[in-house]
Amino acid sequence: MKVDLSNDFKEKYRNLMGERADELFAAIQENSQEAFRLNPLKANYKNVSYGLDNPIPYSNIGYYGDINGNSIDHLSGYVYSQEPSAMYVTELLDATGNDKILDLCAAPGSKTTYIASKMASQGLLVSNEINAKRAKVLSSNIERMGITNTVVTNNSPKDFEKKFEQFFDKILVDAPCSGEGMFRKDPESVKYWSLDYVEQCANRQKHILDSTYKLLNNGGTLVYSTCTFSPEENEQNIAWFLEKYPDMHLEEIKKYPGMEDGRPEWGNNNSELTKTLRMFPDRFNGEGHFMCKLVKDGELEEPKERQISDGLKKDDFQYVQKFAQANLANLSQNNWLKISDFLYQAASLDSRFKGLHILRNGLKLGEFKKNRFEPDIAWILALKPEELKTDFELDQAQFEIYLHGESVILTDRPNFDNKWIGLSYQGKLFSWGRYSNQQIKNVYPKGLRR
Ligand SMILES: C[S@@+](CC[C@H](N)C(=O)[O-])C[C@H]1O[C@@H](n2cnc3c(N)ncnc32)[C@H](O)[C@@H]1O
Repeated sequence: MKVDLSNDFKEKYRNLMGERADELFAAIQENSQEAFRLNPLKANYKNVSYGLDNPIPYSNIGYYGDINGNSIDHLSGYVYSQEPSAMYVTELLDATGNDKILDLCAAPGSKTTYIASKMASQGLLVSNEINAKRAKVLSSNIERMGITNTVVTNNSPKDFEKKFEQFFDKILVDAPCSGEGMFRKDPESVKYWSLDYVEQCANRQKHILDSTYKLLNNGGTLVYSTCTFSPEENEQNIAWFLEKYPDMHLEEIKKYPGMEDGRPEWGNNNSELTKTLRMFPDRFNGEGHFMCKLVKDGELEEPKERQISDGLKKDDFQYVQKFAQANLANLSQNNWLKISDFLYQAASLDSRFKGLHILRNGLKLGEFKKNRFEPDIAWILALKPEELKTDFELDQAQFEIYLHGESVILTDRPNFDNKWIGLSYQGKLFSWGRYSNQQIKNVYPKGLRR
């Protein structure tokens, strides 16, 4: 589909870039570059049906190529579709399992899920999204990828300011922007673009950056990114930020072939702005992006933590233990937290989270029903086959039936003495199944059925 660039857009970039603007406009008419990531949180994570012979140079889990949203690799969280430029944003954050990280504008979750895979289920990742509908999508992507160390919130950046002052070691602001870099991936988005819209986006980004400064620990790192070309949302905002907060400075970042320096003359002529990074699709094999890494002066300080109570009653432990003895090889009783009838392995028990709108705190283990405990889909997506008593491999016909929401009738009588079994297809765990009388009853969540 042709991208219908407006005259205002063309004139603006001809003024800024001269003849090169035509190369950029031509690249915007080409197909976008597809790519995907593997998920090292899963068992045998390279066991996917997609070719891995075209790796992305700056990511050890990223590959050029397209994936199918209905494939088992996708449904079981073994792959995540993400275009290549966006992958580099996460690389800049340098996430480790020792960090407390905030991803402030996180939905649908392509960068958050990458950050989590770098943290290897350690440390704390808070993935926030202001838009309620998008926050739900974020939460389900986190579930699919088997991520356990994340608190998913649906708040405005301001809501964090009072309780989380200087709390986070690393913050990612993948800002809402005018999206010029995504025009060719989403040609409809060009309709929302105007010179005024760019100004509105730039102002909103300034508010977000003000909040971010307050939340960042001394010595902490902020990665700021947009998927737009406009100087107002990029160099000019960073120039403004550096002037307003003199204890923040830009860090040098490695630039791979095709990546370009940010342009000081598009900001306030501060030569430091060359440390920012631009990707234009006429020179770089990915979508249009801007990104930079900023560090706050000082030494990281450990914030004091006050813990909330876990909400569990004595009987609750017995129900979970009974479930575990029958169905799991082992059970780690770690950071358990009960919220209404649901049991979580919490990513954080810090009382600061009280008052935020939390969609998910760590791993949802399951639900207390009358005198029993039933496991949640999130748990199976985070478990490894060896942690289960039974990991049952479906054949293709059985997998399709199950995905559709029907029970699977087994022709021979397997000797399962447990009720809750893990179901795999092509070696990838994707659901619980409830076994009785030669049948695997369907417990696949309705919203996931195909
Ligand atoms: C570029 S998208 C984030 C993409 C995401 N980081 C990813 O990699 O999947 C920007 C997000 O910012 C959210 N947003 C919009 N207005 C916001 C605001 N005032 N403060 C914070 N986030 C906002 C949007 O809903 C959107 O989900």
